[in-house]
Amino acid sequence: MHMEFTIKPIFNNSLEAILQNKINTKTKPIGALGVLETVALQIGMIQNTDQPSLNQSTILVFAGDHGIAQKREVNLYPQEVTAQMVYNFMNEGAAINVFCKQHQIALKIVDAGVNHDFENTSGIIHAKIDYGTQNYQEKPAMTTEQCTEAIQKGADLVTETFNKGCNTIGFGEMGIGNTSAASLLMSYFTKIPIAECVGSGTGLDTSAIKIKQKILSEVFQKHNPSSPLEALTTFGGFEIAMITGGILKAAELKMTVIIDGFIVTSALLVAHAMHQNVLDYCIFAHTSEEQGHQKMYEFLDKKPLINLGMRLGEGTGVAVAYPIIESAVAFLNTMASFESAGVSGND
Ligand SMILES: Cc1cc2ncn([C@H]3O[C@H](COP(=O)(O)O)[C@@H](O)[C@H]3O)c2cc1C
Ligand SMILES: O=C(O)c1cccnc1
Repeated sequence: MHMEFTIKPIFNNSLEAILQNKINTKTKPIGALGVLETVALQIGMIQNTDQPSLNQSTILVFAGDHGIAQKREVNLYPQEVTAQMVYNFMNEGAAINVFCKQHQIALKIVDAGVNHDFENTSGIIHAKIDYGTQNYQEKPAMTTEQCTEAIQKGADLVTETFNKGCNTIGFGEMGIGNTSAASLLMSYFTKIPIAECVGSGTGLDTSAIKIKQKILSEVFQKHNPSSPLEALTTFGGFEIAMITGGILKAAELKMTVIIDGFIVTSALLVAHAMHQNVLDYCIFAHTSEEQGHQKMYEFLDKKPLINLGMRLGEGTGVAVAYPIIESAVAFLNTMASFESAGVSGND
């Protein structure tokens, strides 16, 4: 059974007018803060206030392994790197640790389904569904029960974070082979041919990309999922399913959701197919270099904040773009108005 989320569209004409007026009367030409103005308005609308704040901003990084990655035909790095990177996260050595520390973002690491036992390891959230997914070259990646359990666990972890006072959340992932899962989901939801959804991931060269395209085209043809949940069950990873549930719950709780790169956006495509209103709660951090991410944005009709040519995942796009979102909230709350500063307007 697929769990239910109630996600309300954001619609409040009178608050929108108040926020727009507050933005327009700041000491600057109308519209001069560009996208910062859009972000400030959106966060005000999400939080239903003209004085929004970013509280206990958190990035949840979900790690999971992918059955197909064991064969190392679609991924450059071996599957063991997923578990090794989880230890690196816990030792605060990864890129996401550095950027979260820099911007004072809380970071939590979740074992969604890594092919390694972390049972006696502290500092990690244990939510393992299984030791990696099945290889979708042979059968669906998960059972329906595993997929709904993963969605539920992702949702529960967001609820826990919310209950501790967090109102702004980003998602990250670690899972060798997960650009393949993301490409399959992308093709399913956008209807863009699978070959156009496949890219280099961690750095495959042109001939290796051709092999990845061929393999994933065969996988795509083998299965015929008939619902968003079935597509996630068939192609997904446990980390992607948890992120899907996490995004849906965060929107239900009226949190601001910051979307990362290619893989997190593939989880959003699933969430969006289930509940279109989820987009009202999302801010898009960056454009990944992974070929296909740009086309995901075209499909969703959304524009990300930055493009630094990054292609890492882990939630690093969220962490790096975060100060821009802080600037948006800061100008809305603390910048002087024409009236308060005694500056002449254009009337
Ligand atoms: C050392 C290392 C650190 C990473 N951190 C994120 N990823 C990223 O690369 C993986 C997806 O690419 P593919 O589908 O080509 O395997 C994911 O784990 C993603 O988070 C990493 C990859 C590596 C090798
Ligand atoms: O954009 C991403 O999330 C991404 C791209 C390449 C490899 N890993 C992650």
